[in-house]
Amino acid sequence: MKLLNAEQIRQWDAFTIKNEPLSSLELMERAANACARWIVQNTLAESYYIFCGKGNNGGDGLAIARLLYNANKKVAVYILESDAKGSDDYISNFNILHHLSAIPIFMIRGERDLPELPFNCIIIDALFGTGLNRPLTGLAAKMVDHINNSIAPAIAIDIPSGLFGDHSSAHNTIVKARHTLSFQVLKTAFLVAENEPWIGHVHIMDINLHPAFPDEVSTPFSIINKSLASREYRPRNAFAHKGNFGHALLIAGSWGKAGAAVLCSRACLRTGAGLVTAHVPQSGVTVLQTAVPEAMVFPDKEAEQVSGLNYDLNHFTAVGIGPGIGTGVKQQLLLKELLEHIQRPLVLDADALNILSENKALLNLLKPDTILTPHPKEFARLFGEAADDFKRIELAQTKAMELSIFIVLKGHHSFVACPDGTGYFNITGNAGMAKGGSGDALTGMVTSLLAQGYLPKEAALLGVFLHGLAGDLAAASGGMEALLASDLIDHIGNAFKQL
Ligand SMILES: NC(=O)C1=CN([C@@H]2O[C@H](COP(=O)(O)OP(=O)(O)OC[C@H]3O[C@@H](n4cnc5c(N)ncnc54)[C@H](OP(=O)(O)O)[C@@H]3O)[C@@H](O)[C@H]2O)[C@@H](O)CC1
Ligand SMILES: Nc1ncnc2c1ncn2[C@@H]1O[C@H](COP(=O)(O)OP(=O)(O)O)[C@@H](O)[C@H]1O
Ligand SMILES: [K+]
Repeated sequence: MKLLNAEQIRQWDAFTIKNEPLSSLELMERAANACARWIVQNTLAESYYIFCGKGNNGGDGLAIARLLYNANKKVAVYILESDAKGSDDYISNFNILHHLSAIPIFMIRGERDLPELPFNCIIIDALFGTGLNRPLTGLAAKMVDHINNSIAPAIAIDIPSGLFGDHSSAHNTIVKARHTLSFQVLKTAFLVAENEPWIGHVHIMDINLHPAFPDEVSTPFSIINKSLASREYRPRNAFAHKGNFGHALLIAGSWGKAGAAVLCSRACLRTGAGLVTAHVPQSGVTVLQTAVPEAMVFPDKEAEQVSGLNYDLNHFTAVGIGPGIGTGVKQQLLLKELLEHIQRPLVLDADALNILSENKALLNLLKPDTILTPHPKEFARLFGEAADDFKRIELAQTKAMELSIFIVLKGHHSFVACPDGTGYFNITGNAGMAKGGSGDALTGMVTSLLAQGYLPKEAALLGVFLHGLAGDLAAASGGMEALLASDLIDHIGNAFKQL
C-alpha cells in the first residue's frame, strides 16, 4: 500500500470530490461522522472540550461537536482566534453550529480565555491537521501546552496538532494525544519512533476516498501489509521435494553465543528452507545438534569462534552471516574472504555489520542486492548518526542506492530501503520482540526465503512482515513480557497460514 504525503492526500480529497462526486462539505461530514462514531463507542466522559482551528481540521472539530451533541454528549467548543477568515468548510460548519445555538462556542483570543479542563472531560484536538506548514508559536503553542498540562486525555483528529506529517517535528510544540483518529491512510509521521510521545494509539478511519486515486500517483514509500506479503508468498507445490527449497548456510555463534546460531537455524527451517547448514565453532556443535536436530552442522576448526571458510560457498543457495560471531581478526578475515568469493544471495547481520563498520573498505565488496539488517545502533556505526528519524530513513535510502543493496533498518516499524530508491515500512511486530534473539530469528528467516529462490526484495519484505506477524501471534498467545525469540519462531507457521 502506497504511503501518501500531505499534498497527495489533499489531491486524493479533490479526486474523490470530483469523481464520486460529492461536495467537500459532505466529505468533511463523512470524516466527522467516522470520528464521532468512534468517540461515542470508545469513550465515556462527563463532557467533551473541542479545540478547533480555522482550517479544515477545525471544520472537522465543529462537525464532530454537533454529532456528539446529537448523540446526547455534553460538548463545548473553543476556537483559536486568528486573522484568518477560515476555510469554506470551517465557515459552513461554524454557521451550522452557530444557528443551532445549543452548543457553547468560545473564541480564544488570549491565554486568559483558555478554559479550566476538568479531569473527567475528554479533549478533542482539531486545531491543526495536515495543513500545518510551520511550528506552532504564540497563542496556538500556549493552547497546546494548556491541553498537555491537563490530566484529561486528548483525542487528536487526523494528526496531533503541531506534528508535521512528512518530516521531523523535533522541538515543535505538539499535542500529546492518547488516541489519534486519522483519515483513510497512515501518515509517515506515525511510523517513526521519535513521534511516539505524541501519537498515542493510532486508529485509521475509513472515509471511502476514491479507490482509483492511489494508482495514479507515485510515492517513494509504501507499507508492507498483508496483501503485499500475500502477493509475494509462493505456496508449495504438492509434488515438491526438499531440493526445491534450497540449502541455506548460516555462519553464526561463538563461545557463550551458541544460542544465536540455534535461533537463526531454527527460524530458517521454520521459514521453509529445504536444507540448513550451520557453520559454528566446535563448542557449538553439540548444542546445535541437540537443539535443532533438523539442521546440519559445519564445525569450524576452532573451538570457540568461527575462523575460516574451508568449503565451497557455491554449494549453498543462500548465506546468512553475523549473529553472535564476534568481531575478532579471524572473523574479519572470514567475512572478507566470503565477500570476495560469494556468488549467492547474502544476508549480513549483527557482528558481520559491526565488522563492516570497523572496515569500511569492505562495503565496496558488497555484491548488488546483498541484504543488511542493522538495528539503529548498527546502522549508525555503519553509516553515521542521523539528526532525526526521517534523516535516518533518507540516509538508508541514499546508501541502499549508492551501494545497490537492501538495508532493513530494524525497529518498531522496520524500514526496508531498496536499491531503486523505494522504501517500505513494516506494520507487524510489537514491543515483546524487544529482547535478545529476535534479530537472529529475522536473519534466519530472510536467508531461508533467499535460499528458496525468493528475489532479495521479496525475501526482505516478506521476511520482515512474517517476522513481525509471528511476534504478534506469539504475543497474543503468551503476552509481550514473556515473549521469547523461540516463541516467535514457533509461530512462524501460523504467520504463513495468515497469508
Ligand atoms: N482526506 C482527508 O484526509 C480529509 C481531511 N480533512 C481535514 O482537513 C485537514 C487539512 O485541512 P487544511 O488543509 O485546511 O489544514 P489545517 O491543518 O486544518 O489548517 C492549516 C491552516 O492553518 C494555517 N497554519 C499552518 N501552520 C500554522 C501554524 N504553525 N500556526 C498558525 N497557523 C498555521 C495555514 O494557513 P496559513 O497561516 O499558512 O495561511 C493553514 O491554512 C486534515 O488534517 C483533516 O482534518 C477532512 O475535513 C476531509 C477529509
Ligand atoms: N517495539 C518493537 N516493535 C516491533 N518490532 C520490534 C520491537 N522491538 C524489536 N523489534 C524487532 O525485533 C528485532 C530485534 O533485532 P535486534 O535488535 O537485532 O535484536 P537481537 O540482535 O538482540 O536479536 C528486529 O527485527 C526488530 O524490528
Ligand atoms: K489535530
